[in-house]
Amino acid sequence: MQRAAMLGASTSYSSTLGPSTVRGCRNCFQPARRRTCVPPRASGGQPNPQPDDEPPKTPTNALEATIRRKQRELETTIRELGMEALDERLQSATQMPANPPYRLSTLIAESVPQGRAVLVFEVARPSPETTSAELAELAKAYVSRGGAAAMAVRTDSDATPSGLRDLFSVQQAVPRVPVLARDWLIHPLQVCEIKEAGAAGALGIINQVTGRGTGVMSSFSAALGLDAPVEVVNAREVEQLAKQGVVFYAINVAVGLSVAVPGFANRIAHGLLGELPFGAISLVGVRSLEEAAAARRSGADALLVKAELLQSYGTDVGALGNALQYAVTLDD
Ligand SMILES: O=C(O)c1ccccc1NCC(=O)[C@H](O)[C@H](O)COP(=O)(O)O
Repeated sequence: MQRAAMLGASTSYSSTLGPSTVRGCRNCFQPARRRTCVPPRASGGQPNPQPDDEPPKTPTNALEATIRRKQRELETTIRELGMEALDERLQSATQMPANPPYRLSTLIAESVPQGRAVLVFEVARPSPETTSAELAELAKAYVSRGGAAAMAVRTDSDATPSGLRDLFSVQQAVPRVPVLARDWLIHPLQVCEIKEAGAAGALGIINQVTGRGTGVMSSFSAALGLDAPVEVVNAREVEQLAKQGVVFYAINVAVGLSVAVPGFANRIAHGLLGELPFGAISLVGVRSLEEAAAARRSGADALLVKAELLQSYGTDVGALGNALQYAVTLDD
């Protein structure tokens, strides 16, 4: 069966998987001739065009540097695996989709009619010495005392030396809670690995990074049974993705905002939430109680409570939970 047909994807999936994948586009692994991706955004959230036939330039910002690093890591993995084994792995993953008993999208569907937002806590290592087991204990406290309904665990090598083991430990510690991986997702193999580690979903498909490959990444994640919101930065992206059937959107208010005007990030999130198509669901990242309250007032269905907000409460998880509940409860 053709993979594109199997995935129901609008972009040919084989172009992402073809033999020249590793030598192709630096941004998305597609062969250069058939490149459809938008290069990583520069500061300000704008794509940063760079023809394929030019030698790599020094990355201009942190995001570009991260994406280049992820590409190098993936190149190594794919080279070791071989194209045939890669193809087989991707195919078998779609034949055995995950069926997590607890899903973020289900929680959202249940909570929205009751006027509640789903709180997704980012479980991050407070220090580089933190172990997977300690992270699992933190996750338990976030659920029992902090009011977390779902979790996101960073799996990028820059954030943890344990990678997917952190995700697995957290998932085992809170088995009735959807646990999502948070990473930079540029290739379907990463989605496979996340699924195999027991995740209920994945955060990190960023339309400014994957460009026209976004539809494939989104539909492939859905085919594997994972909730994987697509991060968007403007109304045009929403319009294009909606046409491709994307229904779950992520908004990171920290992206490309060099303007230090109070409330500016909140207004961006508010505007974008207003652009989402009817029936779509949303997850907005928040770094403060004020951002959480504003996102909720703007209609966010779920909030990614980021590590910086969680860690600002130290070990007082109960106080954090109360403050968050107060912030996201809408007055009639
Ligand atoms: O980071 C968010 O606010 C966010 C919100 C909702 C879904 C996904 C989100 N992040 C996923 C990403 O991959 C981020 O864009 C990326 O890690 C950059 O995050 P940051 O460095 O915190 O701006």
